[in-house]
Amino acid sequence: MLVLEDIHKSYGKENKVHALKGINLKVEKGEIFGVVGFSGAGKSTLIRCVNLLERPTAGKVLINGVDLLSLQPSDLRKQRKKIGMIFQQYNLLHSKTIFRNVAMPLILEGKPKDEIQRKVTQLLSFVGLEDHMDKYPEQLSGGQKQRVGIARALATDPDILLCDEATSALDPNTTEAVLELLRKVRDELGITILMITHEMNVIRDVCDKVAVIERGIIVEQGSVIDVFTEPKTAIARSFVRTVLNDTIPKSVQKLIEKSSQANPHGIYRIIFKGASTNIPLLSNIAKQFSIDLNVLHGMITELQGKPFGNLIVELKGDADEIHRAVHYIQEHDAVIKEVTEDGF
Ligand SMILES: Nc1ncnc2c1ncn2[C@@H]1O[C@H](COP(=O)(O)OP(=O)(O)OP(=O)(O)O)[C@@H](O)[C@H]1O
Repeated sequence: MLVLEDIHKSYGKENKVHALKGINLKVEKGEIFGVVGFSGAGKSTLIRCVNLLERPTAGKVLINGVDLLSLQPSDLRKQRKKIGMIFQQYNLLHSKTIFRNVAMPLILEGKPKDEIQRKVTQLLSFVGLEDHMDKYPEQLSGGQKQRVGIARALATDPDILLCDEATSALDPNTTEAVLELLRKVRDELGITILMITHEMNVIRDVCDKVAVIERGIIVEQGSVIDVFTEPKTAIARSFVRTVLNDTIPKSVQKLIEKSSQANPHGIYRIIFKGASTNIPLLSNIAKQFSIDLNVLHGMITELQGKPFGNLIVELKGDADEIHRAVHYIQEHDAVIKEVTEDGF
């Protein structure tokens, strides 16, 4: 388990640039945890503080209960082997073959040749590059280079893998393939992954939990399903909107304004997630309660491989009946709330 406790980091003369202002995070074993934020929010600083590429100005970096900041250099070296890292620009050695790039951490550790041969062959097979081991980085595509980066990061059998904008230089198809490989790293090797990204689609596709960072502060965190379903801050909402565009079109907005003047409690946003996606909730409420139901707008997509729906509906009828229908929906693991003026 990785825990960051009240991490601060300042840069510059007299520590004027306060890049991290008290970060608290807990990443459970075997989970993929994403930190998302705009440029300059402090993401790179945060991930580099985990393996002490940047030394925090204050706070604790606890790995399985051991505070890295309290260790002597030799113990710190041992602990850092348990933390692998991959980078946006891959950071491969261009004059070395793929085999040697992956072997490098083992060569530096002084491992025997036959062990290196066995381990590197196994790692290249794990990332699907066994046929490319004699090539040089420039002969590979971006996605393949990142696979080499992942294989190299796995060479020391880490418990934790840090991913610094690992897919930001890749096209969407290649991104998906690399994210699939990271899922395999989690599922087959049980490795804990902490990733930073400015792309919410990466969070949606691969993360179990997410934290949103703004100006050096974590402003919101939770399970991906919860943050996508009910973002609490404006910045989380704007990130969610980059991948789940639930903005209500102007024509529907006008309809809503007109209708809510006539019937102030009639327009609702219903978000289907989890168990609610398996139940015909709308058809059930239309049958069970004396209300009319009109779907005004909506979209159904996928979140973590499960259906995820976001609908704007008008419920017409007696206020008590509407209240009971709303209650019925809430009881079935869906979120329902009246649409406010900003569309939420
Ligand atoms: N070595 C440094 N010296 C001085 N200031 C720095 C240094 N590294 C980062 N900063 C400052 O710290 C703040 C956070 O930067 P950081 O690179 O961590 O953000 P980021 O979210 O990773 O941004 P990006 O996505 O653009 O890389 C910024 O104000 C940046 O200018």
